[in-house]
Amino acid sequence: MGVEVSVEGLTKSFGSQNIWRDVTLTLPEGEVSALLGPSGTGKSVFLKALIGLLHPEQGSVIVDGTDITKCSSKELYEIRKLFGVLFQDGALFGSMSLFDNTAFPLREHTKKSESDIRSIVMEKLDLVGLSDAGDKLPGEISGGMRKRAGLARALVLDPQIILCDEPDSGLDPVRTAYISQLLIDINAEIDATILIVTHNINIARTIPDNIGMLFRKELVMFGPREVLLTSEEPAVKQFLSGDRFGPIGMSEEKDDATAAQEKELEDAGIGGGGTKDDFSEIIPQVQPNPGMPERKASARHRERVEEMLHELPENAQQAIRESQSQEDEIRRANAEGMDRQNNKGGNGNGNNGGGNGNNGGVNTEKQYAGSNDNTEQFPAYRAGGNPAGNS
Ligand SMILES: Nc1ncnc2c1ncn2[C@@H]1O[C@H](COP(=O)(O)OP(=O)(O)OP(=O)(O)O)[C@@H](O)[C@H]1O
Repeated sequence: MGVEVSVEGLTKSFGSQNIWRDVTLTLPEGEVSALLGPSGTGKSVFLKALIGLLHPEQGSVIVDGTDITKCSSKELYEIRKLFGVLFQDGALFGSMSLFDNTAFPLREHTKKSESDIRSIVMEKLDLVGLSDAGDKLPGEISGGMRKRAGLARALVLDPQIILCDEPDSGLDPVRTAYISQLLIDINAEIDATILIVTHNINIARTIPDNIGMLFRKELVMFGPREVLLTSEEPAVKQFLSGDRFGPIGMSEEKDDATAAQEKELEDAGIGGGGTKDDFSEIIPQVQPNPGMPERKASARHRERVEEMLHELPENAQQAIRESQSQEDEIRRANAEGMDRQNNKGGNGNGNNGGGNGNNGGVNTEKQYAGSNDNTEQFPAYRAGGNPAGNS
């Protein structure tokens, strides 16, 4: 099972530049969380602080009972084995092939034989659709492929905590849908605690159990995704809709003159762009591919949310109820679809190849419109690490 990560009163500065202060949140064990925030608000810095690559001045980060801000380097080395990290740029070694990059953590941290390493590496490369690219150097492939190779490497040690810094950057919408589905499938399979740093609103709307947002050096909120998506907080609403008008500016603080000018434009009926989507209309959370186990964290998350429900704003409560019933409907429809497929003599391998980017299977009425592009598929994550279709 995944490990809870508990952050309390964390503050980080570089010299006189404070990045964020007093950040407190808990990544619940096995749940998927997302961290949003305008560029430069310190999301990547936060992620690095979680694995002890950067050292906060104040506060604690408790992982598996150890405060990694204060532990010895030997303890930190052990704790890091629990993590799989996908860095923003993939952080691959430029002189090593994708195969060797992916094999690196296994050679560094385990005593596995080369033949075991080979089968694990090939399985993970296959998982991210790169089984034919193992010989390539990072400089010879696209940014999106580097990203996927970074994810393969992050998964080789079967981590209990997976941190992904912008898993979608450099990926087209179809591959973003596949990689999102892959993260949900991995979560269903190994119950790892996952934190995704992203600007991608579709990911934020459909993947995590919890969302937080950093803004003006603080954690504006962190909690069940419906709370942020229905928030009336101006910075949150502006961020979700991508509107130029609002508290978020090109630089972190919008100056008064710019704000006044925008107000005049708004009063004159001129808008600041953005999607104008209604984010309070909740899209059901992506479910594991049919044939995958249920996410154990779903039940735990639901139990936790139930306990705090009465403390949440009315519209968030309503959104939570709605999304719970939609998700139940999807699960039921998926189970019925699998039954029908099995009765027809289908192989039940959980990969229907529909590539719909949402629940990976049966279409339900209120499903988020994904893609039907079938040109490339990441195989569904499978128990025992055996990619679907190869079993
Ligand atoms: N090692 C470092 N030394 C000094 N300053 C740093 C260091 N790492 C990050 N920063 C600064 O911290 C701030 C936050 O950077 P960070 O990359 O965490 O932002 P972010 O929210 O992830 O941005 P983006 O969404 O654009 O990726 C930036 O001003 C950056 O210059």
